[in-house]
Amino acid sequence: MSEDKLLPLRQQIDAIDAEILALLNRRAQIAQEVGHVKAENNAPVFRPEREAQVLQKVAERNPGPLQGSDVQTIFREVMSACRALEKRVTVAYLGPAGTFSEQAVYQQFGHAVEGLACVSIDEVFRAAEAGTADFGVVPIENSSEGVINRTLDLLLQTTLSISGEVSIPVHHSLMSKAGTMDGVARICAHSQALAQCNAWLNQHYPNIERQAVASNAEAARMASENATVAGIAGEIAAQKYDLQIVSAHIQDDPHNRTRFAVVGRLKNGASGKDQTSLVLSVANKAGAVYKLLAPLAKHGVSMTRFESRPARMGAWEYYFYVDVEGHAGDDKVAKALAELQQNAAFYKLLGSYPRSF
Ligand SMILES: O=C(O)C(=O)C[C@]1(C(=O)O)C=C[C@@H](O)C=C1
Repeated sequence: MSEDKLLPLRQQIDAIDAEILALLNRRAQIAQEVGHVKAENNAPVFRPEREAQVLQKVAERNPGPLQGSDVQTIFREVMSACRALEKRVTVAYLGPAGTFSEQAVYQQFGHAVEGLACVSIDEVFRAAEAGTADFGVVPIENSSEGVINRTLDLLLQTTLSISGEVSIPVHHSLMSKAGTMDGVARICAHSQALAQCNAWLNQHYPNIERQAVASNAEAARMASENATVAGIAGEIAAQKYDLQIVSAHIQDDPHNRTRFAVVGRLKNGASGKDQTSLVLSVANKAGAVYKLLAPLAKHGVSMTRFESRPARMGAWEYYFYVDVEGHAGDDKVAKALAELQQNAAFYKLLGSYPRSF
């Protein structure tokens, strides 16, 4: 390979980088001005509906050869850095650092945020309610293992609203200090991860004891301190705790994903591509659920999710967690929800937020 051929191309890249840098800083200056206007009006800095629109637009306008999703990743970080000039938002998540929850924080907010690792889902809600954090990110559902009951229960009680959702692929790896299973007597992971890798573990290591621990990152930390322990976690945890991968992608479902909700005190405006989450309940009578949901069909509002959860201690049998397409302020959604509320014994609007893409 001749360096002579590379030199002029690299000079072109240097010149383009200088232009990109100047443009990025011009953008950042305008964001700072936006920040001043917001500060004067006491308006929220993080505006998920606006960020969703920006990301949507860059993907639509993208002429290539860069991939739309890669361009979105770049612009998410650009907005994150611009936003941090206005205010660095603090986001609570289920820690410790290195978990998929932390990854979900970065996917929603970019990296120019202050992460606040919490020991439980309850604490994430508390931090956002008390204002210690501006937002919280909590796991809501896994594609293999189903809903996270504690999150659903806390959504019922909280004063916070959902202002975003993030879905991330969850790929588990088996890791140890030496990168082999020689001398390993125990495999540790969060109970969800053990369940998601159950068939693989039965096939490959049926005789090694399994232990559920508080988080996958905790399992990785234990493995880093004890050569007889192997952990199951994401690859980020292997880097963080200086472990070697024994086997990658060991989850039974190759399409395994976890959906997270972003919760906060913010009530989002409409982005044009939104989803609204509700919790409902009806008296336990024949046809009651059918009647409850009839206003959605009547006003042409699509239901995208319907989840039921026993009410426990309540006066009703079940709570229904329902997602519908559109923003609660959209005309037809507003009409459907008003009628639906009249049919419901319990009604709580959890929030409207941009649909994840
Ligand atoms: O448009 C705004 O409200 C901004 O503050 C600018 C900006 C951006 O960088 O584009 C930054 C933060 C907001 O969450 C949304 C967008």
